[in-house]
Amino acid sequence: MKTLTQEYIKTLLPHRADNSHKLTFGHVLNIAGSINYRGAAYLSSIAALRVGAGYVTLASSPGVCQSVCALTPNIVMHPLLTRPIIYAEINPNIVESISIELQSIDTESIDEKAVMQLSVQLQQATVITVGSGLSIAQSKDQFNNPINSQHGMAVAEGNHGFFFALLTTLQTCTQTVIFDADALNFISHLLHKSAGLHQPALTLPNHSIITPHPKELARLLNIDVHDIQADRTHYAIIAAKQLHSIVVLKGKDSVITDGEYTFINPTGNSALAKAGSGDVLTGIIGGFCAQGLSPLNAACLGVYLHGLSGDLAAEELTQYGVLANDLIHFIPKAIKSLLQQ
Ligand SMILES: NC(=O)C1=CN([C@@H]2O[C@H](COP(=O)(O)OP(=O)(O)OC[C@H]3O[C@@H](n4cnc5c(N)ncnc54)[C@H](O)[C@@H]3O)[C@@H](O)[C@H]2O)[C@@H](O)CC1
Ligand SMILES: Nc1ncnc2c1ncn2[C@@H]1O[C@H](COP(=O)(O)OP(=O)(O)O)[C@@H](O)[C@H]1O
Repeated sequence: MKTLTQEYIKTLLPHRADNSHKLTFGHVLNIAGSINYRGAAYLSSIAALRVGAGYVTLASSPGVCQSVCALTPNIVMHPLLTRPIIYAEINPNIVESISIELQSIDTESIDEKAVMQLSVQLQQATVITVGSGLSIAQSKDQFNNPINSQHGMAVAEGNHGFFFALLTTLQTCTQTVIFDADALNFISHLLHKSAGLHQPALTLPNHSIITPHPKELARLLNIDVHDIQADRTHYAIIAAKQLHSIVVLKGKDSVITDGEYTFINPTGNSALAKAGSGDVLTGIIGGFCAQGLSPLNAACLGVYLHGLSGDLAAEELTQYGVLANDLIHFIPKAIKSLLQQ
């Protein structure tokens, strides 16, 4: 187990070729955001560009794409097909016979068929990031008590159906896939459901990175969050071995491990304990993968630089006043300070 140092981290910064064009620096396909978490889609997408990725496509519901587009012209939008929720309403004015009227609400839930809309993007992308703010239409803890179940899976609610179809498609993909936030909660649900039902064990794509906070890791391993916090390195290594992926266990002194090599990050401070800073981290790691770094190196450089951005932001704005959005502006300053060392 090693603590990351500035000298080591500096060697990981990807080279910027003079004779280059946007795709030299990779294409991030970011599948993120939902009706309540539009900011997560913005933060994760823009952070990837800020660390040097050449091209970022945001795939999300049309409403999320529209909101993000209003905030920045720098991200390419790929609006996905949504599925209205159809419900029946009984008309109480007609008493002789029951009159049922079908109504529909657009919750901006992504249709599972949207995975087909993504097939070209999934092939073209250098790296795929999934899950920042890609919410489900019910609380996470209801995942363990689905209202309906079929073949052991929750019947598609919110983005469930889309997540499942996407995960199935991603199984064969050769690029690095970074799973964050609600993608992790969905994976936890599948892991624990399939264990009880003697279904084939869930596998993640070959080159995966997962970025859980302690509660998300607790859900993945099906243990208490206090156990995780009592031995963070141990549980990060267990998860890396079980899921055959790079694990970034977030929080103070983030742990980065592939199950064999383990690193502890010394940068960052309480300014990062602010909604949305994890979404920024996912974008940063995605942006470095896009530029050709191995998943482990991208995770180490990304976590260190994210913390350093928070340290520089706090020097100017105090640990109280930093917003996740401010981190985006401090990323170039953090890169500059690495280059000057
Ligand atoms: N502006 C936006 O659109 C934002 C969207 N977000 C999205 O919101 C969704 C829900 O994410 P949440 O993380 O809020 O929900 P979760 O329910 O996954 O996590 C919150 C729970 O985790 C625990 N927890 C988190 N960090 C911890 C730590 N370091 N140590 C111990 N316990 C810890 C908290 O106590 C809390 O009980 C995600 O999809 C996320 O991407 C958030 O990132 C906030 C900002
Ligand atoms: N006190 C702290 N010291 C250092 N880093 C922190 C601290 N609090 C939070 N962080 C970092 O901020 C990020 C928070 O991510 P996360 O918990 O997913 O939040 P959100 O979902 O709101 O974006 C992680 O990278 C975590 O390591």
